[in-house]
Amino acid sequence: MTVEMAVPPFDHLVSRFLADLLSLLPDDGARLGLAVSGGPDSMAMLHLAAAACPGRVEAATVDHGLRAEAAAEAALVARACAALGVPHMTLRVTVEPTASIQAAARRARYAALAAWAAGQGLPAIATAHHADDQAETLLMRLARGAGLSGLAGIRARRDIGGVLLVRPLLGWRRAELAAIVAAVETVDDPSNADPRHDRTHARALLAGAGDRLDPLRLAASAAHLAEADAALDWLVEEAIRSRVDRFDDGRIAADIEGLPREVRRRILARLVGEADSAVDGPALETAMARLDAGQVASLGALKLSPGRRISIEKAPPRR
Ligand SMILES: Nc1ncnc2c1ncn2[C@@H]1O[C@H](COP(=O)(O)OP(=O)(O)OP(=O)(O)O)[C@@H](O)[C@H]1O
Repeated sequence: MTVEMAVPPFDHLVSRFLADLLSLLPDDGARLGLAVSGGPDSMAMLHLAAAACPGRVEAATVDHGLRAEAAAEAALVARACAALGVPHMTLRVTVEPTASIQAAARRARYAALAAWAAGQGLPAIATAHHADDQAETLLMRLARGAGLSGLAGIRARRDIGGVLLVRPLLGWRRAELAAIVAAVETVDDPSNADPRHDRTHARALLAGAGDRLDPLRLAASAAHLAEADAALDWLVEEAIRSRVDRFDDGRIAADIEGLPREVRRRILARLVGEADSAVDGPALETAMARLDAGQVASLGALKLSPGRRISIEKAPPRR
């Protein structure tokens, strides 16, 4: 027996998309950049956005130069955009060959998309991450023992280099999006089935759990955790305003004794990031353990000294 999925009329889907999108944008009339890979998810987003915000969307496809088919895939997106009257650009990037090529490709992709949006005067960019992506991300991060920030998953909105990145489809299922583009030519991403990727295992786990693990519920959990994470960050900002002194010579003193460990960790991460830019989680943990034991700690180019007020300053140059 085949079960036909009832697809709501397209105009209902468009209204729902518009409501989801507007809940994330600061300004109802804002123009929007769409990150469209050519896969079914982002092609569905392209069709929804073109109908929801006519004349206000532009699209870009990143060609990472890693697969021979990438140019043809970008051309497919360009044709779909032309048919919908959406301006399109292909962004070619060079990905440094590192151990984690996926992570390097992601970094290059977001940097290129942010630069494109800034160049086109687009205040926001949308990607097509959906509830199934979010549920998979949560399972992958649980499996790695992630904390609050990691389990908050894919953020619905965040800043990337001065451009707002939004994910209006986090409340949508992959199958809903696939149904929207069932009659449209889309790209098949071979990495989706690659057994070397944690995501492939998380996807199989969810599929095997059937109704007992509902991706929409997992996505709802991630949204709750993202709210808690943002609330903690807000409190940390408040604490920094009242408890931190910055001196002319660059030294920073933070009166954080007695605060909960997680709050101290976030304050130190912020201050170290401010003074030195690179914050490495495990190194910060080691530094905190030393400070708790009354010892001086070094972190990157910084020296952290214990006391009622923790002092952060540039470490003297090594001889
Ligand atoms: N080459 C691309 N060009 C434009 N947009 C892209 C491209 N690749 C991905 N995107 C955007 O990002 C969304 C998510 O894609 P994808 O899941 O591949 O990336 P990811 O979140 O970095 O995950 P992964 O961990 O699997 O790399 C897509 O739906 C699309 O909106």
